Amino acid sequence: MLTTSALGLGVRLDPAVSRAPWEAPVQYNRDVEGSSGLDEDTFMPTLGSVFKKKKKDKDEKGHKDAGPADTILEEPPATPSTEGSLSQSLGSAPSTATTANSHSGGIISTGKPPPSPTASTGPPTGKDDPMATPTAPDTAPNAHPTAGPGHKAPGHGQKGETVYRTTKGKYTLSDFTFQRTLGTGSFGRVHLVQSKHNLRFYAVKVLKKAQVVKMKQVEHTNDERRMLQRVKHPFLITLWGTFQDSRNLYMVMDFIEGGELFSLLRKSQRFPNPVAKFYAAEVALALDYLHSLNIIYRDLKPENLLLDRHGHLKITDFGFAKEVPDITWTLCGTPDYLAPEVVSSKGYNKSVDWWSLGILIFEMLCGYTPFWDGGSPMKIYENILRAKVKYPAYIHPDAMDLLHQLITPDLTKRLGNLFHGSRSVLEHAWFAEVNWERLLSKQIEPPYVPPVRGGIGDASLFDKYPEETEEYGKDGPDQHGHYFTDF
Ligand SMILES: Nc1ncnc2c1ncn2[C@@H]1O[C@H](COP(=O)(O)OP(=O)(O)OP(=O)(O)O)[C@@H](O)[C@H]1O
Repeated sequence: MLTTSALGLGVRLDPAVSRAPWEAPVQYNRDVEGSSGLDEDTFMPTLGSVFKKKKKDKDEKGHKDAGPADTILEEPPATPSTEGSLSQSLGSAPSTATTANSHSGGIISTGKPPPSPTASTGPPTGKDDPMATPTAPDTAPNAHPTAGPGHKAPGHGQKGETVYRTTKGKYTLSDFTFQRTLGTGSFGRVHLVQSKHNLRFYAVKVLKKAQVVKMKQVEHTNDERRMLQRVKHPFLITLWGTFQDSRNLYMVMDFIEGGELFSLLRKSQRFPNPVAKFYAAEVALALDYLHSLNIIYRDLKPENLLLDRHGHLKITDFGFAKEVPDITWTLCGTPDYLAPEVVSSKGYNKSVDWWSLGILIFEMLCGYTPFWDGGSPMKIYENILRAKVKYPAYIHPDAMDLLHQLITPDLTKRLGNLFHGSRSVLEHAWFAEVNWERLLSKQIEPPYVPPVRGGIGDASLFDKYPEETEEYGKDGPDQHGHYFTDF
């Protein structure tokens, strides 16, 4: 049995490391089997009853809670595409006919990663900026995050130097009408809001300064703002701006309407191989991009993957993202997803994200995480250090091979940490039929389109939360403002 001190947790346990325990797998509801529209081998179970994660509570000590889950009745199933059609949509022929040089839609499916992680960024336009004046109705108002007026182009400048978008103090509370809560976290909550200028919908993350300071998250919060300000990628959330009042910090982001991948996964129990592959491939491109900027993400998990209304992923919650050119030591993340070198308080590098990608793929394919053990973080840590993974027989051999190479404690063998970096992940056999260029430009049809009406502030795919009782924007002493001068 490992002790807290053996894990180095006594000193550096981050307040935000715990995750709601895995709920016992639910019974597949045979009565509704037919409605999935998929055959027995590829079906995505339709569940009459699902377990939901318990949202991460905050307590006095600042540890996220890992209490029991609520049981609720949910709507009928998410029904991703069948094996064959998704395989085609990934950019090549169905797997039985796939060859390394297969063609699709006139674009050669080389299986090679796109030439440059920044090549996908679209031209800046202003219509999506919350300060823009209303334009003619647009059916996809939040679908293409791009920089607006007053923004500098994000990412890299012409000579390779980093260029930051101007996000500081760009907006105020009075620019938005606040609506319901979309999600809660350890230090605050995320609201659906509407811009009073262009009438479009956005998501605003509100963090209580006192809470952030109390939970020693000042650096992470400033990092979150700085990292989000830097990045621009089809599968990463766009930050439009930040501001603050005497008590709170505000981060204005695109509203991603399709809900969390977590909810879809729990409703589905587990994803068919090609569905998991589609989401894993979009995440892999985003990680490749972040790592090219020397940013480690450090909190990969289905709760932080949102689906846009077309079904493409957006990674949100950059609360643990950090620029790390070489190694770092901070213990943070979510227990099930932590790499062994993080658990054992060794210095670690970007490859922890590739380990987490392995855990994510495993969770998508199996419906549970490989080191889960009754919900106790300490047991999970022990299992991670043992690193023995039981692979169910239904996992595709290529997927198993990839998982073996990602979920390995041996850093000299972990895919993504080898000589060719992320290329070795993208070029793995499991991803053979993925046309990376088409994927990056969102030309590949997602396996599942969330049932949501775009552009009208439809938050029906998000859980309901008790609303904030404390009014935002109150005047008063600002005891903590000096910690957050960037906002
Ligand atoms: N841009 C967005 N559009 C729609 N919903 C969002 C958006 N950003 C966040 N959410 C919702 O709010 C939830 C909490 O957001 P986020 O994870 O960023 O907060 P947090 O305080 O960092 O949470 P945690 O403590 O779990 O890390 C998300 O899980 C998601 O459901």
